[in-house]
Amino acid sequence: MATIEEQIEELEKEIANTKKNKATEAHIGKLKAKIAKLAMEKEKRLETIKAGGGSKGFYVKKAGNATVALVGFPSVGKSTLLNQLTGAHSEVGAYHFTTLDVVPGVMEYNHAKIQILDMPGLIKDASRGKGRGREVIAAARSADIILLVVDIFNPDLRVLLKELYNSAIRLNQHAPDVNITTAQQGGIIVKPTLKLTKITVDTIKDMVAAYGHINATVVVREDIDVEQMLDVLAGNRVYIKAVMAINKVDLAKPGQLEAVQEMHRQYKSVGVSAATGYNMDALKQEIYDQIDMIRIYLKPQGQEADMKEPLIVKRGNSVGDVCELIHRDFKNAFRYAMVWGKSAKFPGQTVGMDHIVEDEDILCIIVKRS
Ligand SMILES: Nc1nc2c(ncn2[C@@H]2O[C@H](COP(=O)(O)OP(=O)(O)OP(=O)(O)O)[C@@H](O)[C@H]2O)c(=O)[nH]1
Repeated sequence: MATIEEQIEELEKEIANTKKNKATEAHIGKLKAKIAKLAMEKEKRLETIKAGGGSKGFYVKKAGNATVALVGFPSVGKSTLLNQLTGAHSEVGAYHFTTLDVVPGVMEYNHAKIQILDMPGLIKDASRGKGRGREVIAAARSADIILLVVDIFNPDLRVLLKELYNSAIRLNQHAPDVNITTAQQGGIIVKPTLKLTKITVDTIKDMVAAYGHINATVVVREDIDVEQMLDVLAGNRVYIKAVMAINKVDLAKPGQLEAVQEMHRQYKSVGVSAATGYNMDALKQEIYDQIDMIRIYLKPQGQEADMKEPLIVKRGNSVGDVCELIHRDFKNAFRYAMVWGKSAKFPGQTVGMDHIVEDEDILCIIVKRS
């Protein structure tokens, strides 16, 4: 019996040997669905091994702050850029990343604290676990924004983008609007709610079957293609916004920046010089705009809320996340909080650390006296 790796290799060979055209698209989709299934099994097995024997420790995401991952080839200027973006505020402990060569820093902008992670240069085949690639990718997968850092003299990103894609990271895309519900009987039923132009109902059926489903209803509400159907089946894709920094413009010739921007026109890009600090504010603004931030007004107990300087947090953050942003010890001393605003059932509702805050909430956190 062939190992999972061998089976995957066999299928990949078959795909490589299949001419790609309209007629073979369905067949390739089916093969890819089989690979996705095997990859899922492999991943499960790895996790069992890790959980069982002295796990290497996983990347722990720091709650509260929004996180930006700097991703780019070696020597494009990521470390220099991190220093520019975070300035004097970059002195944060590396202890959250004990298993990683990831350097974190904090960028402060518009009252927001945004964590920036400098990844070691992403290399070819990182998605297959080469080098420290797996860990870098794990960190990138948990980021809110990926900042693609490009050297203006070396703007070809195809290898890197392919690595990200193979690592189940989808940039500037949304999850396809497709729902799979499994059942005990009835076979595979595909129900498109609109005309499909890039994939047929039969291909979807074949792919769902190849992935191992026997009875399932698939509701398709979007004009998806084969790759998107695969994303739905695999289920492990993360959808992350991407922004691009085109670096070293201090050395560029006239027109060069525009040419690189045109080459990468699907991304919002800012030409910068990490060496001189040129255009850092524009880049910070672009990053800020891409993160869905909300304002929280803090009210010290027995006093008026500070309506001038809100705390800026990520949408979806909890009271606990807010505590952590204020001060590391706040969470330990937490007793309860009172909240006014959109997230409160009534003004001054008492809530715990799990309560999710909303834009323009007023929050009063009650801590134990020391
Ligand atoms: N002219 C110019 N040089 C730059 C700029 N940014 C970075 N450099 C230089 O490019 C080289 C690489 O910069 P780093 O910041 O170390 O690059 P990195 O991407 O962190 O590299 P790795 O750590 O290998 O991934 C250094 O010699 C920098 O001084 C820039 O905007 N303009």
